[in-house]
Amino acid sequence: MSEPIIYLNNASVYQKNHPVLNNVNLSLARGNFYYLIGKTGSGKSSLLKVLYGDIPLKEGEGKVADVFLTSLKESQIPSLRRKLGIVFQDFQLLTDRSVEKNLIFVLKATGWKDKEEMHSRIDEVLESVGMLSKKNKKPYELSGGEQQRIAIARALLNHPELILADEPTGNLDPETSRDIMLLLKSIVEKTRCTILMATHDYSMIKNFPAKTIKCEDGKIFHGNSEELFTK
Ligand SMILES: Nc1ncnc2c1ncn2[C@@H]1O[C@H](COP(=O)(O)OP(=O)(O)OP(=O)(O)O)[C@@H](O)[C@H]1O
Repeated sequence: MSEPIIYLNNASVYQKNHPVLNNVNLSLARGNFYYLIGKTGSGKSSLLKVLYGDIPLKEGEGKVADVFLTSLKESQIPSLRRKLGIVFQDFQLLTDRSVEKNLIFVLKATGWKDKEEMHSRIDEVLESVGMLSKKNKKPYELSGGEQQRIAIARALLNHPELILADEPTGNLDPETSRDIMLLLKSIVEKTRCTILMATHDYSMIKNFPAKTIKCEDGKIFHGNSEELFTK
């Protein structure tokens, strides 16, 4: 069996000096889709931040995409991030430039040099999210759902082993949310990456059941979406 894509052993998650989650044990397999659920303030975003190196792991052991989180140095964060795709609720596109330039910015920042290779990868990811025709648009010329597709394309640029999505449908209407969900599920099937998606959207969880992690009372629970949801 291959190594888990996310492994946490007795980990504690802190915001400043305040413990948010304690004794977290987590082992997520490669090539799967997982929900991360829990009430507001229960620690979903904080857990994701530990996983992408935005909050240091001070207690316990952790490994994400073969990178040790324990004693992760500032200088190692870019190499961790290159293995991940991160998608946020508010898209976080650069508003002053076109879709294509948003994607070029990320490629350059992650070490790509060859112009032809960059353009061909950009076309590939935009095609895969159905947004090739929007390459020259600025973010404000796109709908929320389209902007989120671009943000997902951006997350795919470096062939991530893991996509961490923090409420990716939180700003979208139900129909657009459903389309984004179908897109994320199809990405897992096609690329065999793992997606861990924090969400509050319980109608979607009902419609698309999946393995689930729940944050509650400073602890983590595992199960499938139906059993954790009704608890
Ligand atoms: N930057 C911060 N500094 C200090 N405390 C914070 C910070 N961000 C979050 N917290 C606290 O950490 C706890 C967990 O917050 P977190 O944002 O991880 O929850 P969440 O489950 O993602 O909530 P939501 O669903 O509302 O996004 C909360 O008590 C929150 O107030």
